[in-house]
Amino acid sequence: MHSPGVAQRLALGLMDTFQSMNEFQVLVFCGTVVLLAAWAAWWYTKFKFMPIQHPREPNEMPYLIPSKAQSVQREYPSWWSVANMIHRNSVGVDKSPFAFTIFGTKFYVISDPKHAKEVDKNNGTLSFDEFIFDFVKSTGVSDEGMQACYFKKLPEHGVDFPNPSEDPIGVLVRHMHVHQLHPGDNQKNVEKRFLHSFDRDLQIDRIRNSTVISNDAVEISLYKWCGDFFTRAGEYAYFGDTLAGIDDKFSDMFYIFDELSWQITYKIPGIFAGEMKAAHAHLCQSLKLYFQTRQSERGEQAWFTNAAEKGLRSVGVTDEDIATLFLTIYLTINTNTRRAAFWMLTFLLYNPHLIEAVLGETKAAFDAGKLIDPAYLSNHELCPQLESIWLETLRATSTGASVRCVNKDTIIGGRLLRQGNKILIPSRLLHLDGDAWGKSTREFRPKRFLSKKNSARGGSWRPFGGGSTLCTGRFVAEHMIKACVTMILHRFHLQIVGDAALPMGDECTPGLGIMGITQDEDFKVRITKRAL
Ligand code: HEM
Repeated sequence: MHSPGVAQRLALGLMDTFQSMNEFQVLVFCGTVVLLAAWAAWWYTKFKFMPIQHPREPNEMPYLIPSKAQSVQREYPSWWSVANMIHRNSVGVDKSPFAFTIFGTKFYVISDPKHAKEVDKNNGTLSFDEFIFDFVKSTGVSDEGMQACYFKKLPEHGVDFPNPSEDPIGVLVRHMHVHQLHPGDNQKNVEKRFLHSFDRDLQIDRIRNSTVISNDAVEISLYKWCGDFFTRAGEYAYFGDTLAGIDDKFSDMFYIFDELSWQITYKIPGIFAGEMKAAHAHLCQSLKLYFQTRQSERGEQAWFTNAAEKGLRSVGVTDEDIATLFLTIYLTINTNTRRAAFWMLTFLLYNPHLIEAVLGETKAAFDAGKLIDPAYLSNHELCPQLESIWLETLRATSTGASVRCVNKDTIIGGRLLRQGNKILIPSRLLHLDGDAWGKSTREFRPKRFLSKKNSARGGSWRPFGGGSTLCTGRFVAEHMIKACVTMILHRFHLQIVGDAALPMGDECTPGLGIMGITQDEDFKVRITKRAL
């Protein structure tokens, strides 16, 4: 006689267990077995069988729970986490579009720059408007305001701005902003106003919320300082001094709001988003007072602010809704610049030899700490180090993404993307791709751009998005960030307080472009006036 095999022993064990169970326990046991079998059948069909049946569709990243009912929020996935989990910095991996489903919505992820270009060019079957509409609504614009902004056609000559397609005012405001930032006199005017504000605020005795060390030195958190002077510059450029006159805490409240504004995107219920909601309400109230101030009593403001307000009023949008809409615009102008300036200064502080290089090559643009030739800084031939530091800073710290809705079945990267799903192009996937950037893609190495100048122009560098939603403020951003960083270097000596390590970026909190830092990564700098 031979001893029983594994299967036999398992069966005997099971029979023993069954015999010792009461009726209820048997019921629970059988129920669990049926559920597990059903789950295994679902999982196998979805992730093994379906891909064989539909080979043209992108492979789906397996997930565990087969429910479409987990709609805590429906539209946006935690793609930050997903992108970081699967980021492809190894060389030569397959970059076909792939899919994942989160909270019942299927997203196709694009990680090949060639495929990103296909998406950018497609304005026929892919669209973005749904996302803007959804975001604006989440900020609290009333139903009447949404109707007036996005569903009411505006006659061609309804406002003092070309509108041949009779677009609603919400769409036209976007075009007006493009017009304001388009290279030329309008853009130069905005930049002049930014520079005026930097010139005013970048003085030792005007560094707000700092600890005074002596007449010539203060200490402050670098992250908060960049947030302060850059936000105030953006505010001055668009609203003049009037908004700060109405509410001198506006930029401070904006900082609180901006750090938490991802809660709007994620539709976090009000009871868990109290601080963000309170800051939002405060800012909207101050903006409302601004728009209730008569035009003649406001100081100089940007052309766009005036034109957009007039357009919105012409279709009956209320003061409350104008204020709420302008807070989103204020966010777009200010959220990324303050962070990019912080990162650029941080990388310079942790690589002091680069400070010397930048000071040397930008000397001719300054006279006794005053920026006399801003255009000089953007001349790549004259300032190659500055250019490479700028490009590498954005590569290393960008966590934005372009998003599109698939309105009709569409082929991208040879794969069939189905109508009703969404597309994501996370810049982080492209920026950490070893095929494009070589080794150590997580490290700050501006030399990449010195030795391979064209990298920035290839599709693998995408901090400003692309296609129809390409950032319209990208030139202003480049010029102004280079200007304030070099102005700081020419005016001050910066020293890290203590032995703080290079801060880690916050890759998990969703953002609109450049990553922030978590609170415990913040560090202080001592700022001392340079002898001129
Ligand atoms: C380093 C600074 C900046 C970064 C990294 C940045 C990044 C971005 C990104 C990723 C988008 C979305 C692109 C997409 O969906 O494909 C965007 C859109 C936009 N940005 Fe920027 N941005 C910056 C600075 C600015 C500035 C200074 C302004 C204005 C003065 C501005 C105005 C806009 C506008 C108006 C849009 C919306 C474009 C549209 O859909 O009509 N940005 N930006």
